[in-house]
Amino acid sequence: MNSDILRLAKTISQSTQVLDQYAEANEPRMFSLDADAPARVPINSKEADSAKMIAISSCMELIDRLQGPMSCLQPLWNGTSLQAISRFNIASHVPLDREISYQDLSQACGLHASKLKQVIRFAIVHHELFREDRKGYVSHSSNSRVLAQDAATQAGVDHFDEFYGSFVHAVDAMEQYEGHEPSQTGFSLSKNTNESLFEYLGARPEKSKKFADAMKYHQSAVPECSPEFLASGYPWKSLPPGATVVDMGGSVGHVGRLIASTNPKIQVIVQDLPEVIENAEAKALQTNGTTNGHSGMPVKFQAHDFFHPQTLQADVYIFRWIMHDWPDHYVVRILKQLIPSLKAGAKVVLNESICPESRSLPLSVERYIRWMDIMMLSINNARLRDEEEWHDLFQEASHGFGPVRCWTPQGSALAIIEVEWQGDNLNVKSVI
Ligand SMILES: C[S@@+](CC[C@H](N)C(=O)[O-])C[C@H]1O[C@@H](n2cnc3c(N)ncnc32)[C@H](O)[C@@H]1O
Repeated sequence: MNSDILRLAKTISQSTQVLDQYAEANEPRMFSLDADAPARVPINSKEADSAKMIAISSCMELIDRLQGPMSCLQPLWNGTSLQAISRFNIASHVPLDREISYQDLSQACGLHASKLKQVIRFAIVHHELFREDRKGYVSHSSNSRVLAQDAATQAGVDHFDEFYGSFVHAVDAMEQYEGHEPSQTGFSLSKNTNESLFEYLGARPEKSKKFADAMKYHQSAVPECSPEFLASGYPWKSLPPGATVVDMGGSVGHVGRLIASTNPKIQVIVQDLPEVIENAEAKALQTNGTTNGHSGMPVKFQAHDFFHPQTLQADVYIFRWIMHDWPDHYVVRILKQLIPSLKAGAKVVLNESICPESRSLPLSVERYIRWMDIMMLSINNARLRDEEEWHDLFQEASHGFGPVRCWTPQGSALAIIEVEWQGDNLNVKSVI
């Protein structure tokens, strides 16, 4: 066998056999797209997980080869349909138990019937959203049913609508601005503002709430981004009783709680901007009547801006999906603000995708990482970094930071990057 396409087809056949056996033993409908099929079935087997990644990567490569190189010059897809579905709330106007005509759906959601038809027919083939089994009538697919019913999924799709303009304007921002400020981006041009993303959200509490919901959605929708990998992939259990962990930019505490559940003897404190903490505390109160606990996994909340000096002396400071939001000179500022509270041996733990060398990872993994990287460029003038770049940024913040240790739990798209504080406050004041 000397043909690349046959080699890829054979790999796909072998890996899908593993997945088929896994599905048979666990949930036979896990790969179905029917409206009544389960929406998300996590894979709890290393073998099946790796078979899935190999199958997806090989399918991607096979499609590229079959379509030919010129087809790769087209942008991946157009986001107009998904934006319209979110903005006009189309999924929730489609009845759960029967079909609806385009005319009636148009009246219910307020989008002109002919535009609605274009939007829906695009979504059927590009997003597995909706079906049109009878010409002129729309019903649900598995995806659209989830979108109609699940607030977190709505927040995720709404998030895309909020940011799609950033991608459209990213190159205009590159032309217009020479610097790397987070307020000079595709995002700021798309919103016609001088605000950076987080200034923009801070001035709009409703949007800030939706952003926090979307964060939770992204990690459940993309299993490779699950915070479970951080909870199970770091030795939280070996922290001594009474150890303190601060989750900086920890949003509504969804990651902090998971970490707290790994070791009941540690105290987890979630810090974020005041408006986010207000929302987090309100949510915690709704869920369990106290801001101080959640199903036996105690976390505390504290408003804190990470561009101001840290005041809590902790054993571990977590930054999950934080640094990728900021250009290098801001990352250095964030790290420097920790120094006044760092005790010898304290750890700074980042949970971020590591920027790989070109073509060094399976195609599906590298595509995801590059997608995230260019999104950060479009929205924040920021980027992902490799291990060496992390070393340089920590050293630029202070020589009190030790070497970078970095590992990626199997199946995770995010690495765990750990750096120990080896300075002491007296020595370091001169280097801040
Ligand atoms: C991409 S989200 C990540 C949230 C969470 N760590 C996670 O993994 O889902 C970035 C978070 O950083 C927070 N943030 C942004 N600027 C901040 C600042 N100056 N101080 C503290 N938190 C900030 C945002 O409010 C948001 O919750």
